[in-house]
Amino acid sequence: MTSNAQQQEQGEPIIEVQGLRKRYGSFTAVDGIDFDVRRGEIFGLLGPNGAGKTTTMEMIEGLRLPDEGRAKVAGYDTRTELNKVKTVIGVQLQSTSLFELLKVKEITKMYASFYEHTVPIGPLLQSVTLEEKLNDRVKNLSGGQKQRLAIALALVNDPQVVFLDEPTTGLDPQARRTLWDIILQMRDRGKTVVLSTHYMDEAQLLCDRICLMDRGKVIALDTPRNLISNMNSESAIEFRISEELQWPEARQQGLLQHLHTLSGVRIAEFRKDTYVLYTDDLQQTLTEFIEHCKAEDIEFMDLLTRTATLEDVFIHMTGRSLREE
Ligand SMILES: Nc1ncnc2c1ncn2[C@@H]1O[C@H](COP(=O)(O)OP(=O)(O)OP(=O)(O)O)[C@@H](O)[C@H]1O
Repeated sequence: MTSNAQQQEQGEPIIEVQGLRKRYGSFTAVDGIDFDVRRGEIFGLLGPNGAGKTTTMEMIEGLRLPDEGRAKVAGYDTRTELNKVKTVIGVQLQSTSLFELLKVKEITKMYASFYEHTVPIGPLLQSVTLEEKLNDRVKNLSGGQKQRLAIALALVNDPQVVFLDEPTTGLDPQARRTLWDIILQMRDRGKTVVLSTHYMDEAQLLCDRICLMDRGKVIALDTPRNLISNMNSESAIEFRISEELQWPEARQQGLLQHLHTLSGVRIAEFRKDTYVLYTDDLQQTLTEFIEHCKAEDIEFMDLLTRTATLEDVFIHMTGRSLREE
């Protein structure tokens, strides 16, 4: 094949977003964002519900008109060259909007008929492991199979960039893993994937770079590894205090203040009923913590240590969890 995608270098920007803004009445859903997506990467938009991920994707796809700013895909402006944009992108539909009565083969052929250039249907359905479902009606497919069909339909025109909006929401763990494999294979075949999700494990596992969004703004953009290491505290320690409820607030505050002074500790917080410490020196912090508890006769429980996650990065930056509304 000699498509544009292959002639151009991997790693160069294939999507350029500049100053994109979208308002609904007096509410600003996307608040002047800038970023580039590189050719051949899996690029994640990660943020809680309402962060503006879908609005951002739809402005790039040309489905929603921005109030300000612009987006270009493969050099084509989504406002002025939408027809060209449509030839280079594939958009995963919500699986609920598929035609339920059609057979898998029929719906795929129908979508293919919308385009001049398409890929052969057999290998396409095989790539999303639906080759045995060719003659099944859409309504008889499982949730995961419908999502995979929606992905196949997004790939029917052999696009350079594929947009997946929360592709694994509502799927069971096995179906999510199958879909993750398919998404990784898409990148192996040279596609650029733009993916929105509010699952940090999904973003961490799949994405080459992640754009962390909150309340319509980009709050960080980097590789998952750099996002975490930029916190300067790659390990987290969590514990609870058994007689916590009987503690006067001053004692709780005193402990929190002391935790801040332990070697290596960057952040010390009290969340709900759990103390959370982030440290860049796990061993030293733990040793000093246990010594302190012994000296002060503090009985801790449920102590655990873990590697910091993107969820921790988000909480650190916003004070809120990714899962909160
Ligand atoms: N057509 C609309 N009219 C008014 N408000 C809207 C409209 N579409 C989206 N919004 C609001 O804009 C904000 C961003 O929505 P958007 O769907 O882009 O967020 P999201 O990050 O994709 O969240 P989700 O994961 O819930 O889909 C939300 O507060 C939403 O209620």
